[in-house]
Amino acid sequence: MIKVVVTGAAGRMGSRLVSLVKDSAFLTLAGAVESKGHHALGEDSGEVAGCGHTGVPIVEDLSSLMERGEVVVDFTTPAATLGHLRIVAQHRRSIVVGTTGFSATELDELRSVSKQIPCVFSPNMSVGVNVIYKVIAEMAKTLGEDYDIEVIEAHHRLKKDAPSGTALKMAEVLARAVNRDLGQVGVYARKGLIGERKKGEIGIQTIRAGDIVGDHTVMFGTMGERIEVTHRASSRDTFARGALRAARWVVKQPAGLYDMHDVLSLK
Ligand SMILES: NC(=O)C1=CN([C@@H]2O[C@H](COP(=O)(O)OP(=O)(O)OC[C@H]3O[C@@H](n4cnc5c(N)ncnc54)[C@H](OP(=O)(O)O)[C@@H]3O)[C@@H](O)[C@H]2O)C=CC1
Ligand SMILES: O=C(O)C1=N[C@H](C(=O)O)C[C@H](O)C1
Repeated sequence: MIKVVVTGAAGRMGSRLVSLVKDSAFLTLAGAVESKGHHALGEDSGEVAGCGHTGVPIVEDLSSLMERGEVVVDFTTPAATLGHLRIVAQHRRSIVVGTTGFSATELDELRSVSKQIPCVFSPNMSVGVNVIYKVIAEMAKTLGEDYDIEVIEAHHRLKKDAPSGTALKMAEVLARAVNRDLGQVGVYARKGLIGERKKGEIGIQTIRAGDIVGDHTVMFGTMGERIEVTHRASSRDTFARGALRAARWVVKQPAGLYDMHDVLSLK
């Protein structure tokens, strides 16, 4: 049994991770962590997650769990993730990071610390989205520059970062496929008398409403037709299952920064 510590254990993703680890034949819950002052501190992680008693209380100090835990699964905030990553590196354990919304400086730090330990980092842990990255890269190359490219994402009203990490990754994959620099061609909002769409733009548009779990569409449009590739997550379990698959995989890897393409052998 692989010993898993869940950080952000009372959150939307953390709760599903606690529940799925509790049901797993391969993983066991070694710890659950929440933010300083969180109302769930001291409570049973399973009771908080709604899956029954686990016997694992929610605590605020990740370091105290590092003797027991083999792999940390982290869906929190960029600042919290970087703190957790440093602790995991000090104790030479493994980590799976699903958090999104990092600044460029934070990403640099994540990349440098994560090289010291086995780390899987992916803005979307679902199999479907990771297969779509390959498909859209191929489509962008084949369709060529006469097809305009737009990425549209929709999420629940509580999501804090925009655009989603997945939409940004899709835009990066598309830009790389057609040899464009996303920093130059990415358009994140349109308003007013902005003129005709510029050739080569890659649009990234954000919708926030209600309880949408996570929708992503890549649209290729030209005169006379458009093609849309859409992924819709209907349950957070698709991300949580992917993260736990990554946890089982990463504990067997040498130090290095990996993504879900490595975990799923899609490279
Ligand atoms: N890669 C993927 O497949 C997916 C990625 N995500 C990403 O995961 C992240 C979390 O999403 P979600 O679960 O919806 O968010 P939630 O806000 O529901 O959960 C995050 C939890 O982390 C807690 N937290 C904050 N700081 C710390 C800390 N220092 N130590 C421990 N816990 C902490 C929060 O506590 P508090 O409430 O006090 O802030 C909260 O309970 C987001 O960045 C999201 O975009 C989400 C789904 C899938
Ligand atoms: O915050 C979320 O909910 C999600 N975040 C991820 C992202 O930003 O891409 C993945 C998923 O779509 C859900």
